[in-house]
Amino acid sequence: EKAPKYTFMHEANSAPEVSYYDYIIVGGGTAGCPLAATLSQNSTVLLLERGGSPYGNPNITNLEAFGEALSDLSPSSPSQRFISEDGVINARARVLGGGSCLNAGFYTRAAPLYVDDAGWDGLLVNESYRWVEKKVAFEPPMRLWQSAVRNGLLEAGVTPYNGFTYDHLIGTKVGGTIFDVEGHRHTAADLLEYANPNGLTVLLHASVHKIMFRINGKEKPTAQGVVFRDASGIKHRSMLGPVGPIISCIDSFLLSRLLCQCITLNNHIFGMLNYRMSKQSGCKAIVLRPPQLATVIRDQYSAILMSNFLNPNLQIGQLSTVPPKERTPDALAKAIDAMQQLEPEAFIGGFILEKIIGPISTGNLLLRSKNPNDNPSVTFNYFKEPQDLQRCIDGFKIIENVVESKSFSEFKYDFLSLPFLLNLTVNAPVNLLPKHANASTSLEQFCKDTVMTIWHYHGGCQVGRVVDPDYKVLGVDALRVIDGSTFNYSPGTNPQATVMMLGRYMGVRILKERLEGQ
Ligand SMILES: Cc1cc2nc3c(=O)[nH]c(=O)nc-3n(C[C@H](O)[C@H](O)[C@H](O)COP(=O)(O)OP(=O)(O)OC[C@H]3O[C@@H](n4cnc5c(N)ncnc54)[C@H](O)[C@@H]3O)c2cc1C
Repeated sequence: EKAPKYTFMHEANSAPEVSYYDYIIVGGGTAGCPLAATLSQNSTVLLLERGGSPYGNPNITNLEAFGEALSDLSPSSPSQRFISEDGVINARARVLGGGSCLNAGFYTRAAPLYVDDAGWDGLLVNESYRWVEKKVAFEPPMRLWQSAVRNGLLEAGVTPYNGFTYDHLIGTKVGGTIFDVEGHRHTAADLLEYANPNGLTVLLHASVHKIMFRINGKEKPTAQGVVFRDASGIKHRSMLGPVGPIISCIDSFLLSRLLCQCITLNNHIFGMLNYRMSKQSGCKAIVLRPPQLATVIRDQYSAILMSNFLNPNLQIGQLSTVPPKERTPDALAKAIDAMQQLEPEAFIGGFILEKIIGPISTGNLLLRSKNPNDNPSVTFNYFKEPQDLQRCIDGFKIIENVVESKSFSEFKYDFLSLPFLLNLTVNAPVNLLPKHANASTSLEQFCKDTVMTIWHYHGGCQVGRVVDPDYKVLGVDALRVIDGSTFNYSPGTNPQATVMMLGRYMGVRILKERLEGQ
């Protein structure tokens, strides 16, 4: 079936009080959709998503509206804001398609080393990536800004040049995107086009509150069904038949290893530079000449990109952090107000940001309540480990070279010095952390004072700690977790390609195991 006309998609309030399926998938997000589409090929599958449909929502579909969905704080928003104990504002998806409906669109596969470390079957991994890419991945157009940053990186010695590729390679590359040439987003929900409509039921506004287990004299409890509530709060039950299991795809984000980081610039175009894989990267401030902007704003650049941050909507969360002890409702309102006071012109231009992949700083997560819709308490501990800070500094130095490069000269006013540009960034309301006088002269202080999230949090249900290498939850039967929370760190430049791949990959594996068992 073609999206959005899925005959298998219904509101949860149309569900019977009790129903029975071979597989129950909790969370119709980036992993849940490809998994459901795959398992439906020869089983009955129930996919339960607490949010609504992404189709028809221009804030999701259009590249230019990137900030709109993140700043929509209504209960029906596809984005649920959460604020870390470090004071960084972040987002959880709440919509069919999950984070792929909110994100910046960058698409890149995991490095072969990551695949090896995960113990995955390389051939099936590649087939699964291709299955995903047929529907949702595109080559971005390269315009003036992107070309200038790319050439600046090469001038700065970030080589070799790998051209356009989905692979995660050392050097400079042009990565993929889930936005097509018209700027329309293609999400994991589109992967449901692969589904067998006779095998799949998708329920929207179905919030799972409980997993039911039975013991029956067995050593380990066995999952047997779930309780979910529809939009009116009415309870429904879905039970497993003999096949099982229940699969959680809710991105249960305990982040033991997350992080992220970065910078902004001022007058802004926003590109994120990830040049040496898993190594440092940096950011730099740039002032652009306005007439050149229009051509560059919309697309993605290489390992990097961020077409979307050019939206003058300033409440996107990425740009807003509040120090822990000052995180009162008043302080948050003040932060948002400060951002709204900025003239839209302040956001014409771009940012170059760096992401630190696989930081060694670790954080923690605590549940505050049993309600799955409440945000947990999350602490990222950005830059707790000095090595992470050093990577930020080293990366920044490269970004400085990019900004000073000949290729980039068209985008920089000659009379603006680097410390001046850094100072502009420090003084922009990218966060409300205390600012230090030396932040424009000390890169160490600059990194600390301008830290933000890049939204790639992982680690809540790591393989080996919460699930085994087959993604089965340790200590119980008939329950798996398959989503981004199982990663130790972000695969590739960004995670979504691998999250979608994993949904497909595990769907194929589970079906195969079942057929072999029969
Ligand atoms: C703003 C932003 C920008 C990003 N930019 C990029 C990028 O450019 N490139 C990239 O590769 N990655 C990016 N990411 C990260 C990427 O999108 C995520 O890592 C990925 O989407 C996570 O997938 P997942 O399947 O683990 O979880 P999700 O996609 O979040 O899916 C979880 C789903 O479970 C549902 N759910 C949760 N609890 C329940 C419950 N109790 N009952 C029923 N349903 C429930 C949620 O509503 C959600 O739909 C970005 C993320 C964000 C938020």
